[in-house]
Amino acid sequence: MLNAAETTPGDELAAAIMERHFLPSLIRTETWEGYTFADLEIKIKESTDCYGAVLWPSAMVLCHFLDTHQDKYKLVDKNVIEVGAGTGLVTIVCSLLGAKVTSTDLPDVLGNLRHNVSRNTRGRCRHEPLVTELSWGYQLEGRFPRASCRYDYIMAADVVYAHPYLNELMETFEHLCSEDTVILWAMRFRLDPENSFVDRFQTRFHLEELYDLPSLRIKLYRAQKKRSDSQSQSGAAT
Ligand SMILES: C[S@@+](CC[C@H](N)C(=O)[O-])C[C@H]1O[C@@H](n2cnc3c(N)ncnc32)[C@H](O)[C@@H]1O
Repeated sequence: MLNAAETTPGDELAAAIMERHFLPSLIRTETWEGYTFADLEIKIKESTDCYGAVLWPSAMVLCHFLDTHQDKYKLVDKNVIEVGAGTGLVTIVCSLLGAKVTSTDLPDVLGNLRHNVSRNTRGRCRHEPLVTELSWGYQLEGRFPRASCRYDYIMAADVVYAHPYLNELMETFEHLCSEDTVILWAMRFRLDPENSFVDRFQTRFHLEELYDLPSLRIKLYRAQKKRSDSQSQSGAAT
């Protein structure tokens, strides 16, 4: 058993992520926080007036993973959508790594998100990211038709907590996911709703744990949609 002074490999990784990528803000007319991913400095503007305008640690964990697993998760020219993008760090890192990114959030958050995405990606990316509204569960087929919107990856950082839209979020994951889509989802555990969401999620998606960082209470998951019985049978027949 570990005593309080001992650390786990997860704690060491958590400390490395937080230390390596964060620079305290500079005091000047515009306040921003500096991060380094994909060998580039990224400046993120936050505001304390809503959840989406603050950068959450799960986003840094996901960015660290993408930055250090480029051999396995090659994002160049891949179609990526981020849900609940907030300040946009994950969108920015995916774009710097070469992906075609659609960055989404609620309407109130889009102004700051656009500002951060634009200032950090302009002239630095193969594909200019698109920032657009996606309110979970709302007009999904109308705004993101399955026939034309096919994503290789869905990115999600800290989108599951005690909010009233967990069913809509599940519906959104299901709508955006095709058979081959991979979800990379960093999740901070706080209260019961997080655990029950993971249980329900597992009835529809295969879930694999990539990181467990107990000191941050964050896990990083990779998920893929479970195939329905009829799809499995037709796949087996071919
Ligand atoms: C805790 S913040 C995480 C932000 C960012 N992913 C990060 O990790 O820094 C949750 C995000 O989900 C967004 N969100 C909350 N409810 C939503 C909804 N019903 N539809 C779309 N986005 C929503 C918020 O605006 C916010 O950006």
